[in-house]
Amino acid sequence: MFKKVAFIGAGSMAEAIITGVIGKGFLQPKQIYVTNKENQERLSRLRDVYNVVTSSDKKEVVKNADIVILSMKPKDVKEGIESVKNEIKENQLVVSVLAGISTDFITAELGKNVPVIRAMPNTSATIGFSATAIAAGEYAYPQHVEAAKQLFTNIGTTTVVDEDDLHAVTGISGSGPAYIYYLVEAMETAAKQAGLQEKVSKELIVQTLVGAAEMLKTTNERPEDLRKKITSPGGTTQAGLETLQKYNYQEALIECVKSATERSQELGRPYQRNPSL
Ligand SMILES: NC(=O)C1=CN([C@@H]2O[C@H](COP(=O)(O)OP(=O)(O)OC[C@H]3O[C@@H](n4cnc5c(N)ncnc54)[C@H](OP(=O)(O)O)[C@@H]3O)[C@@H](O)[C@H]2O)C=CC1
Ligand SMILES: O=C(O)[C@@H]1CCC=N1
Repeated sequence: MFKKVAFIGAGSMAEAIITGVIGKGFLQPKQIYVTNKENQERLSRLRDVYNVVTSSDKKEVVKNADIVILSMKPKDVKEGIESVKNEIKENQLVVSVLAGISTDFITAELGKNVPVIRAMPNTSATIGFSATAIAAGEYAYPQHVEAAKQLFTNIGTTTVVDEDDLHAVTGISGSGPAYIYYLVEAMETAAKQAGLQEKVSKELIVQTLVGAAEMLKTTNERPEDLRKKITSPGGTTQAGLETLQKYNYQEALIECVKSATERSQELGRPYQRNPSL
């Protein structure tokens, strides 16, 4: 069990993890220390809402933390690590949730043999439903992987992957919830245009998504087979799907995941230890 967890970066992803671990009773608010770059208002809000310990004193935040979670944007990685590296000791575990940034780079910036785990969670961590993938850096041994699993399994599922796969993971499940929300926005617009009341359409859309997700999870049937069971020849679903095909829906989604994956690779490129790789 962890006594103290430190967040370097206090944005959306940090808040999602904080909400999740407190909500699940995995950590008490007083075990969670949070710092950011400069936004005092944001720290005050996190303190007021979650009762966590916030401070602009990086030393206080990092000192004796079992896990230090790097949760700033990739562009801020150098400055963020620089601001805490003197406080980080080799008996602490550093977990990075930064898209695209390799464990090699983080280890090199820390300048010591600290165990580093790279993780890609998603914001569904807020309610304990993140799909998180993790990969171990050079000095992260099985006990460190176990520690990261313990943390992330509290707020969803945890899958260990090869570090190279984390770009694709980011395109699929890191960014994934946003694609679903975008789909829901479109369904809400369509429902409104069809004259459905907002409350009615919201209830129907959400339950349709939850039901489809549960079907995928519990029946073990392939998505195409589940789809075919809904699609009566000459019926309404066929009419709808034909329109999706006309607008290249599947190609759009495949390209969407590819773009996000490539963007993850791009975000990491300036921070490779060997930029020619
Ligand atoms: N949002 C998401 O769904 C997901 C995000 N991620 C990853 O999580 C990371 C954070 O994303 P997100 O929470 O959305 O970003 P936000 O912009 O919401 O938050 C970024 C945070 O980093 C802080 N920060 C910036 N520079 C430093 C610094 N030098 N030292 C300490 N803190 C610093 C900012 O502080 P200040 O406000 O003071 O500038 C802010 O609190 C990214 O790397 C992203 O790739 C991963 C999975 C999903
Ligand atoms: O958009 C981003 O870059 C981050 C990484 C995954 C989800 N949000």
